[in-house]
This record gives sequence, structure tokens and C-alpha cells, in this order.
Amino acid sequence: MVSTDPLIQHDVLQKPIAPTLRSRAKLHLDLLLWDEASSATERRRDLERVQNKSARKLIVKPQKSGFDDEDENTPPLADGSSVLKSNGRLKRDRRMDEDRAESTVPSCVSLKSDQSIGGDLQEVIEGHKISLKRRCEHVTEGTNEAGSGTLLNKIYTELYITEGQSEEVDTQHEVRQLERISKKNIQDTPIKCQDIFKVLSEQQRHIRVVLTNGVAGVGKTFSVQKFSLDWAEGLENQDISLVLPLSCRELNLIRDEQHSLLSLLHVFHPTLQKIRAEDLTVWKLLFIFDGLDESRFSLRFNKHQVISDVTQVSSVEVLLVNLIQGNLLPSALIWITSRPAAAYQIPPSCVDRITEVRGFTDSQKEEYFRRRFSDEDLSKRIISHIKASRSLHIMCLIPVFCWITAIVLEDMMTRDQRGELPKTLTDLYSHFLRVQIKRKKQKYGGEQRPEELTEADKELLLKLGRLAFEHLEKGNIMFYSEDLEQCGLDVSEVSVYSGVCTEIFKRESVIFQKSVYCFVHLSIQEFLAAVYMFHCYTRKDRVVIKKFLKYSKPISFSGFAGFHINYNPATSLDVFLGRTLMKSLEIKNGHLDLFVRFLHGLSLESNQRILGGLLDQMENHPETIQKVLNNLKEVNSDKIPDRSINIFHCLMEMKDQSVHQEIQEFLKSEKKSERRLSEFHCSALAYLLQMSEEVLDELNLQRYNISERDDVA
Ligand SMILES: Nc1ncnc2c1ncn2[C@@H]1O[C@H](COP(=O)(O)OP(=O)(O)OP(=O)(O)O)[C@@H](O)[C@H]1O
Repeated sequence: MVSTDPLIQHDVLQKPIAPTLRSRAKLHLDLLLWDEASSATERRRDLERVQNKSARKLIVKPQKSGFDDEDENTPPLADGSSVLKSNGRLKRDRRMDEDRAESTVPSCVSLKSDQSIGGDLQEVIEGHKISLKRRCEHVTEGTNEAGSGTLLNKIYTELYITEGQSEEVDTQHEVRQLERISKKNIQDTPIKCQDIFKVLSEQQRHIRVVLTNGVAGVGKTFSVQKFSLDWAEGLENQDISLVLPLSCRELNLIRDEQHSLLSLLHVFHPTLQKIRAEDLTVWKLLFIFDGLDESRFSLRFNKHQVISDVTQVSSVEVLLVNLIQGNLLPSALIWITSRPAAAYQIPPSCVDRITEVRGFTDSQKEEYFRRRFSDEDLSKRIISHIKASRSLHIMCLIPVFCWITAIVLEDMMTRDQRGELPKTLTDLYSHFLRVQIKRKKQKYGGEQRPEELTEADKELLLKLGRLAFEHLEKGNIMFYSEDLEQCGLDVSEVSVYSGVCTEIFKRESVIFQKSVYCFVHLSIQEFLAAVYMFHCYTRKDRVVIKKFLKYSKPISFSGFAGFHINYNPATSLDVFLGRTLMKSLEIKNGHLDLFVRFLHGLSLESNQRILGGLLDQMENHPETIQKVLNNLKEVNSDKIPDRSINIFHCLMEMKDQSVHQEIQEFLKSEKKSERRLSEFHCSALAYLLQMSEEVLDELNLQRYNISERDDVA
């Protein structure tokens, strides 16, 4: 029936922020050796030539074309509703008509426009292609050592992407988004990444705005990188004149500045310094906004300044909204990627196509490992190990887990003493940290055996843990050197653990004068934060723990009601973990869920051992562990039905099989069960059924003793 594998919990990837650490090659402005004086006349001539040539077929829109009459009547700062009603819908419909006309034009016409672009303009495009290729062809995946980047094309594995949205977007928590991915009954139409702007059926109209959803670590940024590289190498989408990736993470850095669209492009794509406003109107542009979830903008589609001129200065968020709505450069294509919980920020009326990156299929998982390891024998062994462990196999649906698994298994397989294969997330992440410690030792030397930690190592890792924890609480994923200093870290210390925390945005540019750091993936930040918190608990650091738990309100825990009143960090593990769980359950978007799961996992001695002395080994009395397990099972989950699945995950992290077994028995029993299935059991049942490989012919809920509410749920 349902899998007996204890850990089927790839939902880790809830909300991470995983920076794909692209290599940021320096941009060589000197590629473009422009002679300003001569190019001006030349370019005007080119422009005229393009406009004349394509007047009949190509719609070359000056900024206000098509809507001038309306725009003139529109006050620059329009009240949202009136903008939307008087301009938004009407404009959109009219634009659609024009766009439809445009979309019937075969792509070669656009290509013709490129060909007719004169030498200087063509040179800008070529220069931009070279620069973009440099930026996209390597991936660094957690190491920022010079030259260490892998070629994207070597490791890039085709992803399973679908058109349309499989279900209503869950704005609360991405755990369920991930679970949804593995449901087998979703209607979906696969689409190739390079085709997302193509009209694929007669029913479809011109595709101007595409929104790509996908849970964290599923490969959105990689897709953007691959799309851009293929364009830059002249392989795909050559009807587009310029592909312009703008990561939201980077845009955050100029959140408080005022820019025009043109100056924004100059800042982020210095190779385009020489382009002018009129160039933008004749070229077919694609703007890619990667990682909307990471943006700190508030996109106000209902009330904003209307901008239709690429030289008009405003805030970045206003420029973004105008681009998306089509007020600014109405013929430009827009691609936005986002984790599902943040996608609601874009009104559906602005979006022509929604796609969803769903991760790797089983065969793609295998291909990933084959591509990753040049040693064929090693990749074969790794693939068969993953297949043998159902939990790992399911986790590898999400590419970032494939990456962590690959690092851990490569190390385990090439060691003499392999040890037990990781079965829980805490296991997997503890091994990941161990491998990073070992790599650091091998690289920077040290007298001890590679996995032994000195006091200085411990101190450094715990400082990183503190950084992770303090910023996790605040919801921060990026840090500046001041933040490092506040935790007693300096830049050189962080760089020795570049596989864990690393510097991003090394690009030379005026706006990036400050170095910015982040953990290689949010799940790694969550893990280190849990390591730090567990350390504070074992060291009885009352100040940190009390501060963390201070604001948590009591939730009804039938097993230990009232303990919150007299909480004392020196008391016991079960009380500490119980309070932390309560705190996490109070947070609606679940941003401490994974942290709490790791914290429960770290209470097991077996995981503490993997970390090679980083945590003080606790004398865990079996009774204490049993108390923690009992408490988890006794949480009154009726009050938190949406969140009870995380309690099940905590049990799994502690390698407790009892709930799993109970569910199995429920499923096997022929006669109607006497015992009432609680909300908690229902969540666990639903979860296990979704993750199971076996398809049930029938699930008759009437056979189970559940409340009506559960039935509806
Ligand atoms: N197509 C792919 N081929 C090979 N590896 C991939 C692929 N997609 C993703 N990965 C691996 O997964 C990691 C995370 O991917 P990526 O950063 O693209 O995810 P994301 O969806 O943008 O996540 P987030 O929402 O957290 O930013 C990459 O660093 C890489 O190791």
C-alpha cells in the first residue's frame, strides 16, 4: 500500500531562496568600440531604414502609438481604478488586436527587421550576446572560486514544464505546492522552455506576458539562464532582438533609487550603454524578471503613475508595473518567474500564458546524475542507491535536492566507510555540512583529520548559524558585510565556507559597490539556523532562547498545557521543542516549518554524531525522546488543520514510524474503524497517499471514522 519508507518529505523546498550562483563574468564594455560621432548619423539612417522597410508589416510603435488619444487624457498620476477601466482594459483589448495582427506575422519578419538593423545597432546586439553568453554559460553552484564554474550546458538537464496552472495558487505555504506536483491526476500540457512565447495552437493569441511558477529550487533561474544562453548563442528565439534578464534580487538593491527604463538597462547591462530611447522602440525586446518572490517591491497595479516614455524617471516598481501592463514599450515581451506564493502580485488579466516548472521526471533525474558525473560507474551506483531509497528518489524531483544529494552521495561512495544512506532531511543536510567542513579542511589544511573540528571551526560555523538564524527570523535572505560583522564574522572567514554561504553580485558596477552575501540555498540557512538554536539550547543560553520564544502564544497542547507559563530553558528538551513548534505553528506562511523540522531531527544523537562535534552530544534519555514524540502526537491539531502536516514531518525527522504504521493499519482494515481519525491523521493519510507510488483503486472515506469537516477537507 503506502510506502513504508520513512521519509518522503521533499517539501523541504518550501520557500528557499536559493540563489543559483551564476558566475558573474565581468562585462567588457570595450567590446563595443563605438565611434560616437559617426554612429549618430548612421544610426538615424538605420532607424529610418528599418521604419520605412517594415512600415507595412512590422508594427513599429513609438511610445505612445496606438493609445495617444487616451494617454493624453490620462493624468500622469492616475487613480488606479480609472486607469484600469479607462486605459487598462480598453488599451489591453486594443493592444491585443494589434498584437494579434503582429503575431500572424511569421517570425522571419522580425528577423528581417534584425537584418535591416544597421551595422552599429547590429554591433550592439552582438556585443550584448557576447556579454550575456559570458554571464550565462557557467554556473558556480555554491563555490565562488575563480574558474570553478561548471558549464551550464554540461549539467543542464531538461525540466518538466507545463502550460497552465494545475490548481489554484496556494498563497500560504509552498509545502502543498510541492506535494501537488507529485499528484498524478493533474491535467497538463508540457511545454518546452524555449517555446514559452510561441503561439502553439490556433486558440492562442499573441503571447506578450508569461508568468512561470515553480517551488523553490525547482529550476526557474536555471531555465532563465538556459533560455538566455540559447538566445545569446544564436540557437533559439532569434526573432527576439534583445533578451534582457533582470533578477528581482538585484533590482532590490536599487529599490530606493529613481530610474528611467533606459538608465535601468544601462545599469544592469552595461554593454547597452550606447543604446538610445528610439532603439528600444524598434527592437523586439524580452525583459525577464527572475524571482518575483524575492523582490521587495510593492507592485501596485491599481494605483500608479502611468509611464509610457523610456526616458521618464520613476521608481523601479512603477517602471515594472508599466512594463507589465504594456503602457511602457507595449510590444516588449515580459517573462516573470516566481515561487507560487508570490505570483498573486501579478493580476491575471495582465498575463497571457502561465507555465509551471514541475521539476524532474524519473528519467530526467537519472539524466541529471549521468550528466553530473563524468565517472560513469559512480553515476550508475548513485542512481541505483537513489532508486533504492524511496525518500531520496522522491526528493530528487526537485533539482536542488539532486544537487545536495549528488554532493553527499559522491562523498559517501568514494569513502571507504560509507555509513548509512541518509533517510531524513536532517540526515542529508548534516552530511552536506560535513562534506563542506571536509572540503574546507582539504583546501585550507589543518592538523586534524578532515572531518574533525577545531574550536575555531566550531566557533565560525556557529557564527554562521547565528547569522542564518537572526536573518531567518526577520525573513532576510541577503546580508551585507555589516550583518556579518554583527555576528562576529568577517568576509575572509565566510569565504572559507563558500559552499555554504557565499558572495553574490561580484559584478563591477556603480550600484554594486557593497558586497552582498547569502546562503547557497534557503534550506541551508534554515538548517544552520536550527544548528545554532540547538547549540543555544544545549549551552542553556537563556537570553537567545527566551527572546526567540517570547512572543509565542499558547496553543492548546493536550499533553503539556500550561508549560509555557513557567518556561525555563534549563528544563527539558521536550518543553523546548514543544515551545518552538508552537511558535512555528503561529506563523501563517510557515516560514519556520523547516527550521522546526531540522530542530527535531537534531535532537537525535545519530544526527549530532554526523556533525562531528559541532553540537555538544546530549545525553538523550529514551524517555525524553519518547516525551517529545508523545507531545507531537498530542498537539491539538484541530485548531491548526492547515499546518498539522508539519507535525507529521517532525515525527519523521525523529524517525518515528508509529503514525505511519497507524495509517497503514487504517488502510488495511476491512471493517469500519472504531477509532476516530483526527485532523492530524487525515493530513498524514492524504500526504502518504499522494507520495505513494501505488495507485489505490478506491478510497472510501466512509469506512473511516472522520468528522464531516475532515471529509470536506
Ligand atoms: N535544469 C537543471 N539542470 C540541472 N540542475 C538544475 C536544473 N535546474 C535546477 N538545477 C539545480 O537546482 C538548483 C536550484 O535551481 P534554481 O536556482 O534554478 O531554482 P529556482 O526555482 O530559481 O529556486 P528559487 O525559487 O529558490 O530561486 C541549481 O543551482 C542547480 O543546482
